[in-house]
Amino acid sequence: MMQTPVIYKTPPTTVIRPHMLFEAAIERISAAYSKENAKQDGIYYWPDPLPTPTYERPDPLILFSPEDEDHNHAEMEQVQVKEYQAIIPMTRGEVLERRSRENIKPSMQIPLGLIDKPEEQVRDTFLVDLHGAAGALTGGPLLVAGAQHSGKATVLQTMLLWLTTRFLPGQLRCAVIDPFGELDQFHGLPHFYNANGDLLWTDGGTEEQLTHFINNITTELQRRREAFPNQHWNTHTLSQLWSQGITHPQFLLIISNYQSFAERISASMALKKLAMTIIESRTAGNYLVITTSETGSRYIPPEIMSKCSTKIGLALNDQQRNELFGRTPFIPEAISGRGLIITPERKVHQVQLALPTTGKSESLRDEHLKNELARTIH
Ligand SMILES: Nc1ncnc2c1ncn2[C@@H]1O[C@H](COP(=O)(O)OP(=O)(O)OP(=O)(O)O)[C@@H](O)[C@H]1O
Repeated sequence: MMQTPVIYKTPPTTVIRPHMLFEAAIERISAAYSKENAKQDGIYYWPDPLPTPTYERPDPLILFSPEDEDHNHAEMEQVQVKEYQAIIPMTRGEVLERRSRENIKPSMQIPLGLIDKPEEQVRDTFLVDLHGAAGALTGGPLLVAGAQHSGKATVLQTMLLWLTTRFLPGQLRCAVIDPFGELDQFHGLPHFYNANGDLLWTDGGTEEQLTHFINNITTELQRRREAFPNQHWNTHTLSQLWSQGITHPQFLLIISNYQSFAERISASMALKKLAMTIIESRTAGNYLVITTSETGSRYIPPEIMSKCSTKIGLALNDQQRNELFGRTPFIPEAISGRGLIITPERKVHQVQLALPTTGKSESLRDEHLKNELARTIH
C-alpha cells in the first residue's frame, strides 16, 4: 500500500531586498553621527523638503518666531508650538526692539519664505532684493502673479509686516494702491503718511482718487529729489547717507491687483507712468512691487513686465507660467503659498512663502496680524 505523502506547510517567505552597500554604510554612519553633530561640524545632510501647509496645519511656516502670546493662541488652537518654522529666528518684539537700539542700514532684502535649490543641495531663506545690494543687477522691481486666491495679498502682508517692523517711519515710507482692501490691517501705521501728514493710500476707485494719490506721490518724489539736488545716485549712495547720519527714507510703492485698472484707459496710462518713474529711480531709494492675477500685455504693460527683474508665480496656468518663466523643469504642486521664482540672474526655483502670523483660519490670522500691528512701537 502506498503511503500518503506528507506535505509540510512551508513558512511564508518575506522578500527582503538585500541592503546595498552604500545604504548600509549610510545607516551605520547616521546611527553613530547625529544630524546635529554633523551640522556643528559644518556638514550638511540632504536638506529637508519645503514645509507644506495643509487644511489642518495651514501655518507651518511663519515670518517671526512665535512669542509667549502666540504660544497661548497656539494652545487655544491645539497646535504644537514647536511645529512652527519661522524664517526669522527672532520674535517680532526682538526685531522691534533692535531697530530703536541699533544703527541699522537701509535694506530692501525682504525675507518672504524658503527657497529650494536642489542643484546646490540647499534649502535657504528666500529673500527678495528690491534694491540690489550686491550690485544693480541683483535686485529690482518685484511682480507677484497668481490666480485668484493663490496668496498674492498674503505675500504683500508678509512683506509689509517685515518692513514696518524692521524700519521706523523715518526710515521707510510706503504708498499703497489697494483696490480690494486686502492690506487694510496696515492702514493706521505712520509709515503710510508723508511728511505733511497726508495718507499715501488709495483704492483707486475713481479717477479723482487715483489722480489725487498720483499727485501726492509725484510731489513726494520731487521733494525727495530736491533734498539732494547735486547728488549722483548709485547703488551705495543711500547706505552712505545713512552711515553719515542722514536718514533719507526708503520709498516703496505697492500696486495691488494691477490688472483691475486695465479697462480704465486714463487710469492705466497714469499708473504706467507712475510705475516707470519709480522703476527708473531705484538707486535713489524708490522701489516698486506689483501684484496681478493676469499676465497678458492687455493687463500689464510689457515695459513694466520686462523691468520686473524678480517674478513670483503662484498657481499659474500653463500659458502664464510659460510667459513668465519659459519652460520650467518642474510644475509646483497645488499647495498654498508654493510657487516659482525667477531672479535677476534668470534662475528659476521653487519657493514656499511664509504666512505673516500663526492661525488656523484666515480670520484668526487676520486678528493676530491686527493685534501685532496695534502694538508697533512708533
Ligand atoms: N504662504 C501661505 N501659506 C499658507 N496659506 C496661504 C499662504 N498664502 C496664502 N494662503 C492662504 O490662501 C488663501 C488665499 O490667499 P490670498 O487672499 O493672499 O490670495 P489672493 O491671491 O490675494 O486672493 P484674491 O485673488 O482673492 O485676492 C488664504 O486663505 C490664505 O490664508
